Amino acid sequence: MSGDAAKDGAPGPIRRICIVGGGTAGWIAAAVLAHQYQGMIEVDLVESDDIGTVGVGESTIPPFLQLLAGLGVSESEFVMATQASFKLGIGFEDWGGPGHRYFHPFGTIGQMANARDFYQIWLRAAAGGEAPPLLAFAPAHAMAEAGKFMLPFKAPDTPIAGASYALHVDAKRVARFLRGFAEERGVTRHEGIVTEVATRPDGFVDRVILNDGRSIAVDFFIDCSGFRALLIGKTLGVGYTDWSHWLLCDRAVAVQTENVGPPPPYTLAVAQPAGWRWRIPLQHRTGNGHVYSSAHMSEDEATALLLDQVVGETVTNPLPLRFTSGVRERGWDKNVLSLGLASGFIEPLESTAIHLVYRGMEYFLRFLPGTDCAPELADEYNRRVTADYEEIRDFVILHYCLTGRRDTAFWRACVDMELPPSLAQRIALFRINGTIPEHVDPLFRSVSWQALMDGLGVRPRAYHPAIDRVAAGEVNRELGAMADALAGFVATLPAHEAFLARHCPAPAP
Ligand SMILES: Cc1cc2nc3c(=O)[nH]c(=O)nc-3n(C[C@H](O)[C@H](O)[C@H](O)COP(=O)(O)OP(=O)(O)OC[C@H]3O[C@@H](n4cnc5c(N)ncnc54)[C@H](O)[C@@H]3O)c2cc1C
Repeated sequence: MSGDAAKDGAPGPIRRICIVGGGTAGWIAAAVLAHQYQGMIEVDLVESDDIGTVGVGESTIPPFLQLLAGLGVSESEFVMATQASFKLGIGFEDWGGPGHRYFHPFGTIGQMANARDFYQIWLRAAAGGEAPPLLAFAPAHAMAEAGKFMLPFKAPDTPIAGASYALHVDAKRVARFLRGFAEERGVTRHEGIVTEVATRPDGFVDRVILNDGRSIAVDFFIDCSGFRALLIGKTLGVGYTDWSHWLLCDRAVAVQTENVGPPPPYTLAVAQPAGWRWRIPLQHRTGNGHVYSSAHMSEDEATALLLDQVVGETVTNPLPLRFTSGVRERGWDKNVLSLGLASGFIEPLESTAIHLVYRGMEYFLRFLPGTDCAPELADEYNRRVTADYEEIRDFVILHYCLTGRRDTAFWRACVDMELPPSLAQRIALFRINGTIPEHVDPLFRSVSWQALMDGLGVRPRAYHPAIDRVAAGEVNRELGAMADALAGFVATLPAHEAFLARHCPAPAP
């Protein structure tokens, strides 16, 4: 084992890390380590072309761009290399019944007035019948609806300045791009299948042994082996907290199609009898999938329903996938950190899985242990990561539990279920006067919760009394002008497709 013991008896620093798995998670971990610790930590990555990757994580959320910026990667080069398109949020169709639509926009909704939350000001005006719909103030929604796109930071002091965005990406190309990035910075890739994991007497992992007899012994391991969870689950026996009684969907079938028409700048999520269907447009093809509950629908039915609804010729065969929403009881145990699907998975409605990979990496490097892997550091890591998973779990359940749909057994089960207490309390607080308890360092800020609650028809009984300190008449009159100014400005922007063609066109594959 490598790693020096410091002279005073303190543990030596970690000198060598082995990542098991080369999907999106493995290569993100490798890229971040190589970028931040080149020359200090030697990184090996084992992956197997024979096993392959899940390869369907194609919708990201805004912090993904911070990952790229942190790595010093040019956003436009990345867009071109991964066939990416821009994503301004998620459009939800039929969730409250046929024809019902709502939208989760990235970025702001309206602007604060006199240091008061915009939502509360809007709520008062809406109660008096004097306000345009809440989404009329969301710049990301306005652009998405109009099929327009502009980088918000290139338009400061305009009505779209508060918008935010993410990317739709080709998952395989993302892993390839990050692999190139990491290998250029010294990461050593080993092609092979890990067939054995040897442990030390204290239970720490000592080495992984490959099918051709090679073995890799290092100080610390990162398990990115996907649902197999080779090290964290199979070897260390760390359990999995199963949330499938709250998140009923446990299967998906994915298929790619040719693009028909320009790619819309948002992910589409259309409710189905036993789940929902995604559409993720890239520059030269579209990703589609049907996420469903196997207790309520068979694979054949789910596949037929998907193929019946996709637009454009299919270019791949339908790919079936299985998962269980939940989280590893301890994502970091002894000298093994798990990331990606090995550490947990919340069904993909809010496309948060890739985010949790670099979030996990960020926490890990914040707490970076020595070779003793102090359990206190792991405890703190696990507390933070579990809180993130629980926040996302509640946000995703919200989409299902508030629809009021009772037309199929699946939707009745969603509406009738007993909610996690944290979510039940959140909804109850919101119903009183729009109060939203924010998590420490939350992923979904108040505006996201407000957009969802409003989209699903939850209106607080009253606005917060403090709003009466803001004079009603003039402010309410300004709301109409604000919405008009946003719509007028968005009309002047380039179409999403034209923006891509001008600034970051991906060559046809
Ligand atoms: C239906 C579905 C939709 C999704 N949509 C999204 C989305 O829109 N947005 C999002 O952010 N995320 C999404 N995800 C999640 C996303 O796909 C994953 O989080 C992401 O791809 C990371 O996967 P991974 O790298 O952990 O695992 P994998 O892609 O499964 O990679 C596992 C790696 O481990 C290697 N491996 C396994 N066993 C061995 C072994 N014995 N020896 C050597 N190597 C081994 C494999 O070769 C592979 O390289 C979705 C997931 C599913 C199931």
